[in-house]
Amino acid sequence: MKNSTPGHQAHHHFDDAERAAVYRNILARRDVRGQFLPDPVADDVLARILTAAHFAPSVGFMQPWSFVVIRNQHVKQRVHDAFTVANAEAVQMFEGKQREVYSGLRLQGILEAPVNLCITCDRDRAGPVVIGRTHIKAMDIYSTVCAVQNLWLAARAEGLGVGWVSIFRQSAIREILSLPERIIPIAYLCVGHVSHFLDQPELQTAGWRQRLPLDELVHFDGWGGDRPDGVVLRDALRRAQEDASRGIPPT
Ligand SMILES: Cc1cc2c(cc1C)N(C[C@H](O)[C@H](O)[C@H](O)COP(=O)(O)O)c1[nH]c(=O)[nH]c(=O)c1N2
Repeated sequence: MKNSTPGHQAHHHFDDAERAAVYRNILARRDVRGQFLPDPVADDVLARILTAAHFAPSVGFMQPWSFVVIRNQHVKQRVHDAFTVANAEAVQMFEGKQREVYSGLRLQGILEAPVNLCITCDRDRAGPVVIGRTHIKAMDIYSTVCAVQNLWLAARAEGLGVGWVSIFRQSAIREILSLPERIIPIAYLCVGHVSHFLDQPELQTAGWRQRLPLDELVHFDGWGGDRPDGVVLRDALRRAQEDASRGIPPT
């Protein structure tokens, strides 16, 4: 039992500084649209964040992801054109004041980010029957999103900004990147060094939407359920969210 030797167990412990770094990473991650610098992303850094993505959990260890690395400005321009078409449609879907705010939002950094990444999902990667996916087929998609989040967090630790752009027709991305039928484009990401990271989500600062109170999103023993001792957890959640909102990792 190689994995249970005492030496190996010692690696299971995160000391206080490591634990704090994990939470700081989570709190400091941002969706970046407008702060990209033209500095190239070194291949060893790119390799590290892609490796972080590849070590994500996946249903039945399916590892359904692939990564299209886009550095060609012509390809980026075609993706940007697809965004422009979809964004013109999107703005019409909002009414009144929201439409006005939407029009002023910057929602992508496709051309400015030196690297664009498309993270895809191969729905047939492990054959028709996959452990854990026998009844809920979308589990491969969820697994791919786990890879996206791993990459996003690793990138933040490397000082790289990541912006997820999803205002496209999926068919446009599929065509531009020559994706085969069974390959689904899950995430289109703009990646690059940044001038700075913002403290809060841009949609929050723009007044579009505020972070919801976590204590109101927790239910006990079933939807809408509560319990007398539930107040203890709810109080702790309120305190933790207050600290997190100020960027303070838990102690
Ligand atoms: C699946 C998905 C899809 C998108 C996003 C995120 C996710 C998870 N986000 C980013 C989103 O607006 C952002 O995460 C929230 O506003 C919260 O901000 P932070 O990520 O905490 O900075 C995003 N942002 C943007 O400017 N254009 C977009 O098309 C999208 N699409």
